[in-house]
Amino acid sequence: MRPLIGAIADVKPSHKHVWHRVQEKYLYAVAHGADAQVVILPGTLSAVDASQPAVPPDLERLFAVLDGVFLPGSPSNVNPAIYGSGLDFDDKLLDQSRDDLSLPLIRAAVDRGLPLLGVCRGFQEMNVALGGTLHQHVHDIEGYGDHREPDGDVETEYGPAHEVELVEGGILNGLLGSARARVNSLHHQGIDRLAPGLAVEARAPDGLVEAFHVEAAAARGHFAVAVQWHPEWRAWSDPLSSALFAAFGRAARTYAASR
Ligand SMILES: N[C@@H](CCC(=O)NCCCC(=O)O)C(=O)O
Repeated sequence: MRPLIGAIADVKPSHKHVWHRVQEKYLYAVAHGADAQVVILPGTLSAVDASQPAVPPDLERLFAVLDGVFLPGSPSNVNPAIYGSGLDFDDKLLDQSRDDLSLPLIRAAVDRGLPLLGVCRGFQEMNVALGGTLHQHVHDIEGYGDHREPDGDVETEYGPAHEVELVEGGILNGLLGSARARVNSLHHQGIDRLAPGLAVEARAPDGLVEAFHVEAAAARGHFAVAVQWHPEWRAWSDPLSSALFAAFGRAARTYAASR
């Protein structure tokens, strides 16, 4: 039976309503690349009337059924107050509902050995959840390049942008069997202080950390990996992307069998 993997949703107002949604390219990459049944996980749910109580996610109920958690990218940013910084971007880019779910879920998933894969915002969430911090505008930091997506159509935006150097002996290096990979780049923010207990898996040419794994998870043979780029984009056509989702699926299958 295919493992059940939850993909954390974004909150997005649209067409006069509030939606909790995940882009199909993420759902497809998990369903096809990890060979899993994917479900969308909404964060805190608010009523259309503020007089009604919000309903937070029930993590225990989620852990009773999930075999893995996928943390997709998003134009939204982790609330900088969580890592002790002031807000240095439009507050419309906050997503408190997603932060309410993702950050405690990440910590509890690591404690339980539940497989985790983070992408872009999900990569940043894992770093913050485990005690790290972010640069809010990497391109404004001396010594770092511009990691934002290029202007153009979606094929251009998600096309190869730079190389990453894979740490020798790392999980990604092992999956690809090579020291370098070309990846896309669609982010304003990036890792400032890497959280304790995270091991660098890849760096951009300017030195920015672009992937890590959770050391405690790896030590127990568990899977908790995150990348700043977008492996979900045409994952089937890229050796590292397809290997990464396949590894995530194997970990989720192993977790399911251990229940
Ligand atoms: N908002 C953060 C994270 C960037 C990110 O996840 N970009 C992807 C947005 C589109 C998509 O989901 O493919 C930042 O700007 O660093």
